[in-house]
Amino acid sequence: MPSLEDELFPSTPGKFKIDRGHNINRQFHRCFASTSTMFIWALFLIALTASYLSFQSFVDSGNRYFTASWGGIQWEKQIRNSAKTNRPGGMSVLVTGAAGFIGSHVSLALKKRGDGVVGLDNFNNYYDPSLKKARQSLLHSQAILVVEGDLNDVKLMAKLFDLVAFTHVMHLAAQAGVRYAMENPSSYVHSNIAGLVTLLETCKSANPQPAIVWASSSSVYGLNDKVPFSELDRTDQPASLYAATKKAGEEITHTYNHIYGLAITGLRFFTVYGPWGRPDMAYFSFTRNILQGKTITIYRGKNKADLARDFTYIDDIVKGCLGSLDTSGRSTGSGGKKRGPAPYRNFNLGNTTPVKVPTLVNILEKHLRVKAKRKIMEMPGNGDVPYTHANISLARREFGYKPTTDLQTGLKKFVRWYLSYYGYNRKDVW
Ligand SMILES: O=C(O)[C@H]1O[C@H](OP(=O)(O)OP(=O)(O)OC[C@H]2O[C@@H](n3ccc(=O)[nH]c3=O)[C@H](O)[C@@H]2O)[C@H](O)[C@@H](O)[C@H]1O
Repeated sequence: MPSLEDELFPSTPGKFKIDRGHNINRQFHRCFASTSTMFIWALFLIALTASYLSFQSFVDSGNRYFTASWGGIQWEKQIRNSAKTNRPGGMSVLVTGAAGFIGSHVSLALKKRGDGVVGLDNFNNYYDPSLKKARQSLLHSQAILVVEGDLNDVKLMAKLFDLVAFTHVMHLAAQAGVRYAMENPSSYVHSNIAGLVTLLETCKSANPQPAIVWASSSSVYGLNDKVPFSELDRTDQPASLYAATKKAGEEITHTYNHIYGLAITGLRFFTVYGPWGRPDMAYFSFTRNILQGKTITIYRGKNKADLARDFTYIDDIVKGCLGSLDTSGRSTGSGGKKRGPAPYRNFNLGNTTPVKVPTLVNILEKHLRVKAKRKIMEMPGNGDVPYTHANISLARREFGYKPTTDLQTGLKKFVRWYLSYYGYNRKDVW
């Protein structure tokens, strides 16, 4: 019996046998019969294609339905509750990247003082999402809802602003990491450029427009060698794609401030560390490897110079974030129309005392009571800069920013958290 494919697409000449011994009538009949057969098959094919397409669209919409973890009356109610303020003059803040390191700490601090907080996070797997889920649970225990969704989801963003008249946005969602940018460059464009623009588009159209405070980075100083880094120093020599996307963010936010009257503050964070931190960062991965008896690689700069960072403790950063929100000023536009000039600011948030990376390892060894196996290596040309050092006088003047935690104290708190979260002997820590 011929297959359907054979019937529809005869490929061998012998398959259509022409019977020359039959009369014209019969030929006509056969011809008619074969035409009608083809017609029926064509109809069948069309019907098959149509049903395939509608099935496909059903599957797609089903996927959308099942993967979207937002929507529904109950969800809307939770959003409104989470955004409710609990103090006179309190803020309603949308915190993006709320299941991230800085985002979770800032969310808790805002809630604690009576502000309303709605979190947003895409829970991507740049590092172990279970740590992000654990932070989400922590926030949930304090009545903070973290919506699972992406900044680039225009409908979700619009929906959040439909439900809540956010007074402020604390935008901390980003693709972080300096060296990973060489492995996955498009993730930086997706989050740090496209995601930022989607957020700004949503904010500019909102009525009222929120004020925005967002995470820039010390990395914008790039190859700048004037220390300490001041906001007036040049930032046009980024050393990594990560830095370039943060610098681009500063330019993009300036545009939205200029055209739409959005009040915008960029915070240049200097290597932030602490409990619930990011496993991709050196202090965190060193801790894990030291405990597991693995060798750690310590990079070194030109002429065997040690690298140094202005490591900044999370609690100090949180104070800087809240201070920025409190002094952000107001956006002047509404519904996409500017009504007057609005503040545009950039601040360094650092610790002001750079520490060499080998010294960081010494401190970890002390707190962990384990000797590190060190391998010293020339810094690969992958976006790293030799040192960072913040001048914080501007932030001090504007909102009294004054870091109080040195690296010894901060790492002690980190190690205590690390051991309580992962345990001492576990090999499968992230
Ligand atoms: O301030 C910022 O704007 C950035 O801070 C952070 O970047 P960095 O300052 O590079 O921190 P981090 O990776 O902890 O490396 C610290 C030091 O350890 C060295 N380092 C690193 C890894 C390693 O295996 N060995 C090593 O010597 C390394 O060479 C470096 O000297 C954030 O990750 C980034 O998202 C961004 O926010």
